[in-house]
Amino acid sequence: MTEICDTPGMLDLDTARAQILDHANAVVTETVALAEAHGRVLAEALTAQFDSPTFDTAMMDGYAIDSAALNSDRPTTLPVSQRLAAGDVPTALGRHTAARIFTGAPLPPGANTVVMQEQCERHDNQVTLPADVAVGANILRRGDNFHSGERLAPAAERLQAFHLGLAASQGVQRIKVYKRLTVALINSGNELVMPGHALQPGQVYNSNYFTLRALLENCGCEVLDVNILEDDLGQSKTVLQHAAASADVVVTSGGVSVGEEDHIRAAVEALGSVRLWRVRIKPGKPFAFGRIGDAAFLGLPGNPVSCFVTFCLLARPYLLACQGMDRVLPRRLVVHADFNTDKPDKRDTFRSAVLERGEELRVQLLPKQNSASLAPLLQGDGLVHIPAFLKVGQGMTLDFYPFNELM
Ligand SMILES: Nc1nc2c(c(=O)[nH]1)N[C@H]1C(S)=C(S)[C@@H](COP(=O)(O)OP(=O)(O)OC[C@H]3O[C@@H](n4cnc5c(N)ncnc54)[C@H](O)[C@@H]3O)O[C@H]1N2
Ligand code: MOO
Repeated sequence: MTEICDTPGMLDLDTARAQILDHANAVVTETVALAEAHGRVLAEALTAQFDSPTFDTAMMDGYAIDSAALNSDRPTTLPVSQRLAAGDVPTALGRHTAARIFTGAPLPPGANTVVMQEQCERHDNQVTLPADVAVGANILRRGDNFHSGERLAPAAERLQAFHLGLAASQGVQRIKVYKRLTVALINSGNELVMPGHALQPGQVYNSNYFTLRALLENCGCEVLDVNILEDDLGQSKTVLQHAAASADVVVTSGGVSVGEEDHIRAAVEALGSVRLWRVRIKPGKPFAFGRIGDAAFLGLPGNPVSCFVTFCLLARPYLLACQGMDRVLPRRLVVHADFNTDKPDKRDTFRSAVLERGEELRVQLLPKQNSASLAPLLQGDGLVHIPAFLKVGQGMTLDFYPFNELM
């Protein structure tokens, strides 16, 4: 008897992902307030409008001086001729005087050095400065950070806290970003109930809803709930059609395998097309990708770990690419196995593992892993990739994807 993973035409992960990404395009942009832009993807490069800093700036609290006024072999006492706090406008430094200055204040013309107050002695209106002062110390010169016209961030980058701060430091108030994707999230299965209801025999809680909602939000999507779908072809068609009309992408979990109660694929075929079904990975084999009307369709397996893994490896890169990002694949670490496997698998396998940082990076597999239990994910640092047909031995080199690269 032929197992599904022996089926000719079942794609490997890289091929499946490349095919899916071929269908991803982000075109719609909008301009939003900077304060609303966290997590959005830049639609055009961020370019400096002016030099940073815009003026020579004191980097320490102390005294601004012209180093030529100091004795080279013994301390020098100078009168204090002005006081400059951040926000003040300086006047030219009087010859053979010092200016009291605070961090962030503009340097007075004529000064070339700031001496930290810890190295100075103040008596009334005079200050005694040491002999060994490094000329130019404790000053950030105009343009030292970057110059007007320099590129600060390329387009297609996701805006993080530091992008926002940098943009604001250049006076940016509104910023051009790609539109967020709206995603209709549907969980399929007669056995599913939402937390808050008592479980009847045979029922399970709809955990995928919460996992997927969080994962979708993490990659910047706006989630429209459609909720639980019964295992029924007619209802599946109605709900999927409605979902596709109201969202850019329809994400489902469950009902994509081969059983008679798995109606999602048949419903998508009836309403649009399934472009890809089944990927040679474990867990997550029955993943499906297609279209319903103008909406993309991502069909994830129902088993909670299969659902998580296929989201991270297949759905997420597509959703990020559709929102304008160009680096959408998770970065990997090359690690050494601190475990053995009993026998090779026909599928590329992804398992939760603990990263051990010693002289070399090693990973240890967590016990009791299957497609249904999320518990080992909680204890792991990421997913280790065990290539198909490989029996792993101690010390073998493998790829490891930290969770922060996957979600
Ligand atoms: N004869 C075969 N049977 C199965 C195959 C196969 O190739 N031949 N593939 C297996 C694999 S691999 C997977 S993965 C599962 C996936 O099947 P479905 O995507 O159709 O998922 P369901 O059958 O609906 O559910 C599977 C499992 O997951 C639980 N589940 C579903 N949705 C949720 C949810 N929202 N929250 C929590 N748990 C959920 C469900 O109760 C089932 O236990 O198919 C294998 N079968
Ligand atoms: O691919 Mo299924 O996800 O092995 O259990």
